[in-house]
Amino acid sequence: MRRMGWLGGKDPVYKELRGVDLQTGLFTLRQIKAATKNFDAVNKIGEGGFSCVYKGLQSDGTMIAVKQLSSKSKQGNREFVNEMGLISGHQHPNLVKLYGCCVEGNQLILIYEYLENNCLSRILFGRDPNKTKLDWPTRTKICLGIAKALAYLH
Ligand SMILES: Nc1ncnc2c1ncn2[C@@H]1O[C@H](COP(=O)(O)OP(=O)(O)OP(=O)(O)O)[C@@H](O)[C@H]1O
Repeated sequence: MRRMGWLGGKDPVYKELRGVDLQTGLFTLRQIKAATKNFDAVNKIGEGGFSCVYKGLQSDGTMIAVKQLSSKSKQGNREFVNEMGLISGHQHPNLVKLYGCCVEGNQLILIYEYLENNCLSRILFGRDPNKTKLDWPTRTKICLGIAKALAYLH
């Protein structure tokens, strides 16, 4: 990243990222814009405390989840550095895969594998009768999977 000039800025996030051992790929803003149709609202699949998440389609046909962090807030910067540091160094079948990041211009973007079925908590706790229903053996399997991922992270 430093070679490409992106980590040479004076902004605190760039300074912090210099200290992170990034084991991940780099995406250009152009690639991200092409995949999300310029962050089209139609492709917005979620919103977190400091981010918007978009669905994207890469030129090779792979689906991605594009997490655009708020570059204006300090928490956004911190989230970005934390997630990069935590997820980029870990691989587990029950953890979402981080494909890479984009820190071009004033953008802080994390690119993940795209996971179907939206938010797990909605399926587990949602009361909408038309939504996917999970039986108890399946719920147990999900809990065990989460526990295995947590045990791995510890
Ligand atoms: N890899 C993914 N594949 C599909 N959808 C995703 C993916 N990552 C996030 N989403 C969607 O975007 C929503 C917000 O994502 P996420 O919870 O990661 O944001 P956040 O900013 O970290 O939230 P928080 O406020 O918990 O920190 C999720 O609930 C989910 O619906």
